Amino acid sequence: MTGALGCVPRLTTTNNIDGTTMSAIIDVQHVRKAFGGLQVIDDCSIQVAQGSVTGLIGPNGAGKSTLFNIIAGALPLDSGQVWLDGEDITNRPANELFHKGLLRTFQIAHEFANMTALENLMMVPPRQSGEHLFSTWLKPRAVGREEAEVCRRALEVIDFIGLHHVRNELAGNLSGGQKKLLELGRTMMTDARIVLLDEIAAGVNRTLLGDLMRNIERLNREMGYTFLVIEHDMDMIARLCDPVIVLAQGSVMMEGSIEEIRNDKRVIEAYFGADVA
Ligand SMILES: Nc1ncnc2c1ncn2[C@@H]1O[C@H](COP(=O)(O)OP(=O)(O)OP(=O)(O)O)[C@@H](O)[C@H]1O
Repeated sequence: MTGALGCVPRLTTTNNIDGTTMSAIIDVQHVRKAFGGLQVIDDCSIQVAQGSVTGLIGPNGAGKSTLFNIIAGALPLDSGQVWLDGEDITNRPANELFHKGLLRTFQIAHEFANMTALENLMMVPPRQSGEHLFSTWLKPRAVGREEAEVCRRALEVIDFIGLHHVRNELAGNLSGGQKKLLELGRTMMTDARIVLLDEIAAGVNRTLLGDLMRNIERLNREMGYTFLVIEHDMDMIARLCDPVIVLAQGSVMMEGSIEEIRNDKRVIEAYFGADVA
């Protein structure tokens, strides 16, 4: 039975390199999306294994960001299905997916420029009772406790991402790389299960990029985050991602380890040969 019925959970597994199977936290099935006459996503199916850092690469215009937008609920698809941990999330809105632990970061970090780095983190947790007027009146102590907890967590996160020294700076004054770290930190203020990272390395200097990669590895290993990563920086893909999915003209061209990808003739022609970023 399929998700056409809307409420039937789907059990999907994906093969590990060692031959064992692992459940897919994201399962994209036969997705199609056109803009006008341009078929941007064309019968595309991918699976992201729970606990993996999966790379999504491909030439400019291959459809990577469009696919991200569809998975994250920012763009409706024309046909096909998207599953999150066995639940049909096709065309569900981004805010609903956020509450289910599916988060997306953007190519351009979306900080609140006039708030400090710490306040930016404290803004994130959903459903704080202090945001509701009645809660503030009726349960002021509970609201105070909750705010203190959010502040404690934000301080832990800011330490984790190495921005303690700029915690009271306005976020708008942070460097591009620091803003990316802050964006990553914001995912830690929620109970994220899967994070979609969209070109997080773009414009980040090598030192901060090292920090970013270390943080992604720690979030993956220590906190069980799954990542799906769009990236043009091949060093970052090589260090972090296994497996790597290659998208070309809206469909999956191949999937494998970075070594397999680098040695595949079709990939070299379509990607490295044509449009290396
Ligand atoms: N809202 C839109 N309206 C019309 N065309 C669009 C829209 N969004 C994307 N496209 C087109 O879809 C194609 C795929 O774009 P997309 O941004 O998904 O590619 P990408 O693989 O992420 O590229 P890049 O690596 O350059 O960021 C492009 O030809 C783009 O012009």
